[in-house]
Amino acid sequence: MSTFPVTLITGFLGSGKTTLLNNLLHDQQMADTAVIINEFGDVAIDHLLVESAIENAVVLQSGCICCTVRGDLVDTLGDLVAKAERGDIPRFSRIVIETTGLADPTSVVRLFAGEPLLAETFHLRAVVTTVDAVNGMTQLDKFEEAARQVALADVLILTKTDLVEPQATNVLRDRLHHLNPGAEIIPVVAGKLSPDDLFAHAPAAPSGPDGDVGRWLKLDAFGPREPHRNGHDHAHGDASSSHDDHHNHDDAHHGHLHHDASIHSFTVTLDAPIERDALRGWLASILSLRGQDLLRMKGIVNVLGLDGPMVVHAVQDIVHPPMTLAAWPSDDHSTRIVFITRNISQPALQRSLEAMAREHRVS
Ligand SMILES: Nc1nc2c(ncn2[C@@H]2O[C@H](COP(=O)(O)OP(=O)(O)OP(=O)(O)O)[C@@H](O)[C@H]2O)c(=O)[nH]1
Repeated sequence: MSTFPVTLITGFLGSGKTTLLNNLLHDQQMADTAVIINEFGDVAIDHLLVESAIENAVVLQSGCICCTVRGDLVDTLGDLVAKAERGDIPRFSRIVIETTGLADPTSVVRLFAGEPLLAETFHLRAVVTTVDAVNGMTQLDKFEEAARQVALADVLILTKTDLVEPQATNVLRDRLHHLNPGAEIIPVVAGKLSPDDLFAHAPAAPSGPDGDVGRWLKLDAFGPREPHRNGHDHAHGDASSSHDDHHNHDDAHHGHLHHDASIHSFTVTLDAPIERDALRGWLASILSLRGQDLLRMKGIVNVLGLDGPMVVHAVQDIVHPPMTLAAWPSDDHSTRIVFITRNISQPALQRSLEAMAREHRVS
């Protein structure tokens, strides 16, 4: 049975979420969309803008979707489907959720990955994060929520670029790329973006053995593989980062540690095929010990005895059921796993994977 695709629109306070959503909903392609808007506080305003565009809009008020109203979100999703089936509201084929500006989207993403009942009916299609070109730098400095919103994104929408000098936009772009190299960054003024453009920039996770894993992983964005270093660490402001040269710009932020410095993105690689049990053991150990600090993990693994790569995908300690593809996307059959973490470095994960692979080969 096919499931409803859900798009999560997140982004810091005032960064342009509603403007973007409102514009998307006016496009004919989005006609059959149900919208859930999470507003914090007693006076909900965002939905007034959106309700004029759509009949199927629901407001989750007085609480943040990522903590107090998580159960409400599950109920609301179920209600929407039930109402559409009864004919109380128009039928829809997709759902968009707008979070509050202070939401940490991790728990919503986890919810879709880890709640079996939800997974029967819905799947998370994309996380879209708006970042304000005027205030984004300061927000990333001050609020970890802002950095997490960026780290979890499939697509980053850079808003309000009409209000700043191109140089300021470039500096922010650079910082966003280092926080999350796998996400496309699209500058959008006043929410003017078509749904086609949005989704073209957010390749879906492969859903069957013939899925396009290359586009989904965006391995190219993480740079070439470095055989001696065996990985690629993009920690921003981290003195050990291989990208320090890249930060030689005349940036007021250069030289001090950003708050998002604890968020790292990197790849872990392995050339030789790994035993299935070794992979299982390694995943179990990192997820149980450091699951809270793993914001996102996705990759392809060369498992001994399989013709194609195994796709692994996790958000914090929740792992999607692994899937094996029919064939490798290229001649490179090495294991490559992309991580976005908090306070976990590339060498630690690289060493633990190598040790686990060695241990199982010997035994
Ligand atoms: N100049 C300019 N203004 C923008 C742009 N995008 C959004 N805005 C304005 O920024 C303000 C905030 O935009 P919203 O879409 O309400 O932002 P939001 O993220 O939904 O805000 P909250 O729900 O309060 O967190 C509004 O006045 C928008 O008109 C843009 O690209 N350029």
